[in-house]
Amino acid sequence: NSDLKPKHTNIVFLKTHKTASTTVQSMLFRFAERNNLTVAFPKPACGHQFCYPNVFSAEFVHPQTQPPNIIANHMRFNRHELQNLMPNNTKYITILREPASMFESLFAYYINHAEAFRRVPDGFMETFLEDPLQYYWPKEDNAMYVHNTLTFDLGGDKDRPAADVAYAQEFVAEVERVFSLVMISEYFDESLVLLRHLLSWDLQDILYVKLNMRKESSKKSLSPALSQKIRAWNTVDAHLYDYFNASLWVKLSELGLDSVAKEVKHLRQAQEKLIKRCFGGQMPLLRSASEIKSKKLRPWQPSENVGIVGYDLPSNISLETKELCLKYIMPEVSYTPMFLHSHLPEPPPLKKKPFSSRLLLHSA
Ligand SMILES: Nc1ncnc2c1ncn2[C@@H]1O[C@H](COP(=O)(O)OS(=O)(=O)O)[C@@H](OP(=O)(O)O)[C@H]1O
Repeated sequence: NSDLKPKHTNIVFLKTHKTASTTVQSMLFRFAERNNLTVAFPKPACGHQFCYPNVFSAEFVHPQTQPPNIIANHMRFNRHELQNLMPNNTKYITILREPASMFESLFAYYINHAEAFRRVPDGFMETFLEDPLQYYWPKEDNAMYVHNTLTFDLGGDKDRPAADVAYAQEFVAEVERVFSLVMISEYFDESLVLLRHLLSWDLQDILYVKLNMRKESSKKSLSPALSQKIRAWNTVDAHLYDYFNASLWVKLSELGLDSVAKEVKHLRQAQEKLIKRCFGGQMPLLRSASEIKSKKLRPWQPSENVGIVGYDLPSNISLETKELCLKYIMPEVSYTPMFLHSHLPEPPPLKKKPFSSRLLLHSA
């Protein structure tokens, strides 16, 4: 905590899709647990996202998780509702990813869930990109995973025509007014340095283990021409990314690139130490879900064709180390319900009924 200011604890993290947001979310959950903070979780009817793709409403928040300090599950952003829900000094943070690699990840992940992708006869992203409008219907289920997903998550209009540059510029300006930090997943560690300074956090607070990765064989390399087609299809996202990538580097320069590089180096050293401690002295092997022994460490698999990899812990580490490390590698689908449960009151202990009343119940 370099400048000795108190750590900032009230945070909205807009968890965008396929941007390394699960890794950030895990970091926020661990910070909240260590500091006894309340995290707003979705009510059960919403699943682990806040009734996404509906626009966020405070009604989607589990009543036992209010008033919150932190909110970090997927949602479609709604500034007014969040401002009413969260404390006045809340900092707003989000993360963006380069649109071409993000779209490649979305296509692989949602190939069986988004109708637009399912309609592609040969299942190739290249075919989809030859004529996206042949397959895409803006109003159908899961259309938000197909077109300008970042813009949609941020509450914007995913279907604005590419020629409407004024809209993209206004939208960028609105995002900049609300968010104190827009992280960039290609510069994840540099973004964390900015986050640490913004929130007056320690190096320990920004430690992480990468989550929710696909196995190498599920990834496709993109030619420059294909990347260009993806950007042309997702123009508002491309506009957002270009603007906030540039603004990230302005912020990093203000901090001093040499001191940022030093902090990144320290972060990576601390991370290596953590990983060695958790995985018995060795760097961890990435495992497919079926190879992971512990059920709660298996990441969610969207389909057979795309492998999301995770980690297992060795059996020969101490209980204390195991408890620490579990929190770093637990996938969202396990961490969310476990943490939510810790916010809920203990159910009253079951009273043993006297023998006679049990008999009466039985005969009724
Ligand atoms: N630290 C860090 N830096 C850079 N990239 C990272 C990091 N952590 C995760 N990832 C990559 O982010 C992708 C998963 O994103 P999300 O966790 O946001 O996905 S989800 O929408 O919550 O399912 C997923 O991308 P793909 O592997 O291309 O699918 C992860 O590999």
